[in-house]
Amino acid sequence: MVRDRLERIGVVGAGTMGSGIAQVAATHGYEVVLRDVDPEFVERGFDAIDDSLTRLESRDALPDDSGTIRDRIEGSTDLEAIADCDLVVEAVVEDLDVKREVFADLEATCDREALLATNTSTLSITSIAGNLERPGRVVGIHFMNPVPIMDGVEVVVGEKTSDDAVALAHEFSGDLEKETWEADDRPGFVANRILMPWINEGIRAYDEGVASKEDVDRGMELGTNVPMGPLRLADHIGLDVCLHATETLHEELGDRYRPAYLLKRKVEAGDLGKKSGRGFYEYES
Ligand SMILES: NC(=O)c1ccc[n+]([C@@H]2O[C@H](COP(=O)([O-])OP(=O)(O)OC[C@H]3O[C@@H](n4cnc5c(N)ncnc54)[C@H](O)[C@@H]3O)[C@@H](O)[C@H]2O)c1
Repeated sequence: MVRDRLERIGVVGAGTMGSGIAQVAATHGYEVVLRDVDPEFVERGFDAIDDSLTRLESRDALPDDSGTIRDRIEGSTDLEAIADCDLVVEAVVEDLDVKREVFADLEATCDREALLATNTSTLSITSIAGNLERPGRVVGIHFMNPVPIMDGVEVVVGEKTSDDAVALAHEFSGDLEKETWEADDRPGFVANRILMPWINEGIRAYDEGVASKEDVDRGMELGTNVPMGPLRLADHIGLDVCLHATETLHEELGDRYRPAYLLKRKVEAGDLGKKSGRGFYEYES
C-alpha cells in the first residue's frame, strides 16, 4: 500500500530536472524538500527556479506570486529532511548504481507507505528497485524537459510496481496539470525509445551531407510538423544526455534501423495508412 494523499514532496537531485519538478510541485501548492549532496548544487537549483518563476510571473502564468511559491520549497543536503515526505521523486544522475544507492537510502529513511518515484529517462525501474524490500511502491514518473513548460509525463510501470503506486503517479501528475501516458518498463519506455533514434538519425543525416544542419531541422519542422528539428532538440536536451541514452538503448535493443517487420507486412497487405483507409489505425473514406 502507498499513501492515498500527498502533501509533502521530496525531490532528490537539484539539477535541471529536480529543480523543475520542485518548482512545478510548489506551484501547485505542495510543500517541497529539494535535496542534493552539496549546498552549492542546492543553491544552483534555487537559482534556476528563481529565473523560471520570474519569467513565468512576468507572463502572468503563475497561480500565486513567485515569493509564495518559492517559500514552499525547502533546500537541504540532509536525507532526514525528506523522511516525512509522502512522495519522493529521484532526479539524480542517470547512473544505475547511484540510483540504486539513493533508493536504498530512501527505503531506509522514508515512511513505509511513501511513494518512491524515479525520473530516469532510460534505466530499468525494475532494476532500480531490484534490491529493495518493498519494490511495489517504486514507479517511474518521467517528466519532460523543461518541466514547467512541457505538458506530458510518462508513468512507467516496473515488474513489481503496484497498481496503487501507478494510480497515484497518474493522480500526482494530473495535480501538476500534466497529462500522462503509461509505459511498460522496457528500454527507453515510449518517449526515448522513439525520440533517441530520431535524433541520432538527424545527426547522421547532417554528418553524411544529406543537408545543412539548418535544413535537417527545417525539413523535419516544416515537413513533419514537429516544433523543433532533431539537431536543435538534441542541443536543448544536452548532447551528453542524448549520447548516454542512445548508448543505453543500443546496449539493450541492438540494431534498430532495419525496416520493422510489421511495416513491411502491412505494406504487402495493402494497408498503406489513411489513403487506403487502414494503416495502424482505421480511417473513414
Ligand atoms: N535533462 C533532461 O532533458 C532529462 C529529461 C528527462 C529525464 N531526465 C532524467 O532526470 C535525471 C536527472 O537529470 P538532470 O538532467 O536533471 O541531471 P543533472 O546532472 O542536471 O542533475 C543531477 C543532480 O543530481 C545530484 N546528485 C547526484 N547524486 C546524488 C545523490 N546521491 N543525492 C542527491 N543528489 C545527487 C547532482 O549533484 C546533480 O545536481 C536523470 O535520470 C535523467 O536521465 C533528464
